[in-house]
Amino acid sequence: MREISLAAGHLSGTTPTPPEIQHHVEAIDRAMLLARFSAEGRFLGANRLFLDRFGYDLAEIVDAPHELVCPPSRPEAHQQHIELWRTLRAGKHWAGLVERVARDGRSVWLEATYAPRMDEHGHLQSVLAVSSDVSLRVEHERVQSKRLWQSLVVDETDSAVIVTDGAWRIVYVNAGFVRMFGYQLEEIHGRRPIALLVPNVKPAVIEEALQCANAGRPFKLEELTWAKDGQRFWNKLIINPVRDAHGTLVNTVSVVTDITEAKMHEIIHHRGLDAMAREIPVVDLMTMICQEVERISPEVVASILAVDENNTLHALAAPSLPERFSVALEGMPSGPQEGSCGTAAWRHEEVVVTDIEHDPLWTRYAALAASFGLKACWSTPIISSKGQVVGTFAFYYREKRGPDEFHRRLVSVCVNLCALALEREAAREQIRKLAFYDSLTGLPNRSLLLAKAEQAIAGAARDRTQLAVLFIDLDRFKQINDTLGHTVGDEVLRLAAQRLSEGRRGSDIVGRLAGDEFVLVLPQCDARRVADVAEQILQGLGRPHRIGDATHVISASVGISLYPGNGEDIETLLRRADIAMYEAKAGNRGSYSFFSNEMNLRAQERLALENALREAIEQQQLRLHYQPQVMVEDGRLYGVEALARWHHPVLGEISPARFIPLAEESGLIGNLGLWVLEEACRQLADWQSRGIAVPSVAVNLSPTSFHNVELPDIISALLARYQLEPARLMLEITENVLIDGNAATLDTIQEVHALGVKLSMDDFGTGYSSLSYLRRLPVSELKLDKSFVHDLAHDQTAQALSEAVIRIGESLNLVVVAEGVEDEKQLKLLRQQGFHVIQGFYLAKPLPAPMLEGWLQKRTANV
Ligand SMILES: Nc1nc2c(ncn2[C@@H]2O[C@@H]3COP(=O)(O)O[C@H]4[C@@H](O)[C@H](n5cnc6c(=O)[nH]c(N)nc65)O[C@@H]4COP(=O)(O)O[C@H]3[C@H]2O)c(=O)[nH]1
Repeated sequence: MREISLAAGHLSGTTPTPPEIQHHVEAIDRAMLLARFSAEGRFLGANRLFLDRFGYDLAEIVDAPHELVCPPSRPEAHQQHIELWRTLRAGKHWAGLVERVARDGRSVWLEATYAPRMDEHGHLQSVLAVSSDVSLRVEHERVQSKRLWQSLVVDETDSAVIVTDGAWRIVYVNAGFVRMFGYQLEEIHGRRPIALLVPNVKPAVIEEALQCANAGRPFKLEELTWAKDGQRFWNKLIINPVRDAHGTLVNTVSVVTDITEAKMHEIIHHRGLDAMAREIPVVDLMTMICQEVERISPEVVASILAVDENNTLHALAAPSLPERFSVALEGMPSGPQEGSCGTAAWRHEEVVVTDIEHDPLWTRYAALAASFGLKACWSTPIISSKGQVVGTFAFYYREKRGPDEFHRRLVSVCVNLCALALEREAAREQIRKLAFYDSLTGLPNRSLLLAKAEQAIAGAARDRTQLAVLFIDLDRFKQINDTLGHTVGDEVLRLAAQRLSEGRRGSDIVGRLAGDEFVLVLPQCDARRVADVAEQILQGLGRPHRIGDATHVISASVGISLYPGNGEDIETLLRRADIAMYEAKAGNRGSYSFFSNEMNLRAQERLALENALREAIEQQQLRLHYQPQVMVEDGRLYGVEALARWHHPVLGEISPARFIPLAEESGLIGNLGLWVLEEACRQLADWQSRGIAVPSVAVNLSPTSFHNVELPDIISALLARYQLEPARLMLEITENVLIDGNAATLDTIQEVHALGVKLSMDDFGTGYSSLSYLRRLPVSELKLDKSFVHDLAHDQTAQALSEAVIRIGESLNLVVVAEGVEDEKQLKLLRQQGFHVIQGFYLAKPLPAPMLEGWLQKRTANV
């Protein structure tokens, strides 16, 4: 037979085979799979064992390609096949594990050795393959490794796996189960898992699980489960039934996953966030969190405290703590030994006190806690996203103990929510404050002040009581701000706010209206009492206070109006208190005034006049009159002074002594000054063009005009436009330009002077008349005030003063002009004293330009 002869044929040659070798060959033939291939890789024959294993007859296999038994389309097998034949053609043996395929598609694993037979030219003649079938071993190894993977998966997973028999009794648990619940298999073998792990489960749930299992459906359950040591977890159980071919339940495989965190989030966060979205008050939200925590963990008493910016603790929520306990701890400071909460806030970390009675942190509060049966307290700081402690979250216990893992997880979920809620509340509070409180002083702003005052007035109307409104304006605050800077200004305002708030009754309202204006509303207050309060306020503000290196004394003017006498609504009362304040300021600064009807009238007139003046300036209804100034020596015209005139269509002529201060107070003076400058320049240019010899024009500029840093540019443009020499313009200034304290004023004056414009010191002798002022200002002229000239003839002191002024002028090389000269006598005295220039009714009143021209003509003709 061809297959039998295979081995013998292969091994037989020309020499006969010795019997012992024949014996070996036969043994190999019985034990091994043998096959022979042509050089082209086609079967030449195979032994019985080979044919049996692969399910072929010899006739089927002979001449078939080697690929007949190779696995189809497997890249690695294909590669191995190519390697095999390349090795054999090279005359080398090939040995290794190969997968082959039987006729029925089964895999046959062979440990094979392919031996090449070469001809005398070294070409491959045939190949003998000797193999042993190792399919069983390979399969075994495969199963083994699969088991290994499976057990790794089952044991290393975080989930617990429980396998029961058909009667729901535990037969297997994985390592995850042991880790999660702490039971070893031996302890619980045969127990029912749900009863073991979920002791409080409702019978209906068990019933449903049974029904599902019998129907072959998985059953899902989310429950609080108990571990061996009493720890709780929220777990998700998925029970998968395993049934036999008849549908009988043979096993259940349950996978248990810890969802504690997710569940806590679900219960607490969802409810908390929902509550926040509904904008429920923070106290209600915190109470809800405490109640939810206590529902989940009935053995704890939860408490949430807020920590304010002064590190003081305030009760927010503690629904199960006795109220007297919370009240007693209200306002507790954070500190190194302030119970669990105060210390946690202080340390920025949790504080566990397992025995309140003996713990030194609780020394001050232990007796109090004991009286309410509280034995232990664990407090966790609630830390904002900016790292500040904004609250504490505490668990009190009625036994000596600390938190367990479940408590920790519960708190870690809660503190995040609390931090979010408290931060949100703080942000809302901040917004509320910004909207209703003055950020500098912390006092109610105008809106809140008015709202509160309206309420107070409604109360006064109901109770038929009086109410007082005090309008307080700090004196010279602008000056403080300008000279000492805004930091000092702010400090003064804060200080004023503090002093105004001192000693106020609970129902009194203190607010900041704007700038340096404060308002006090005093319910149940009559004229006598309000006068006392006004005195107190002025005294309180007047107490010296150090700011930086200097001591400051604040003075204020106070106006008072009374409800219902002076008005029945807050707007009227405020307006009238403002009028009264204005009167106080106009009189003696640092005093108070009650509103009166005359004041009201005056204020209304003033307002009407102010509006009319605004209109007059806008519509250029003002006029300039010019008063000549003449050289004493030879009577030549020295210059003219431009003086503003206002003729009101109804009120008639209004004196500059009235409208100039009004323009100053109402902020109109800037525009008025610019108009006067322009008009004076225009007029001078006009005279110049008509050959009328007016050497110079003097213009009065109030100190406020020098606050305008563009003044030098404006003047320079005017001089250019009207083609005037700068020296023909004289600006009359007063010493107040230096007293007003604006830092930029002096620079502006210097710049104007640098243009070549001249400066005159007006009203000299009436103010400080300080020589140091004179030195600081680049003036070329002094004007002796007319009050001295007026008294010159009959008052020695006036004479001495005018003498002094002329001497000062001489020593500083300044022209000295005497104003208000009304008669010959005065002129004579002034001439004797050496005055250079005189101005006054004696020569001419201030005149409109055409009349001045007439006066000049007449004078020239007379001369
Ligand atoms: N009793 C008396 N008075 C005489 C005599 N000679 C002149 N006067 C008056 O004395 C004032 C001189 O002006 P002033 O001291 O600068 O005092 C001025 C000046 O401070 C201010 N003023 C006038 N026009 C302007 C202006 O355009 N701008 C500014 N800022 N202030 C002005 O108003 C003040 C009053 O101006 P007026 O009423 O025009 O009063 C003028 C003038 O009419 C006299 O012999 N006897």
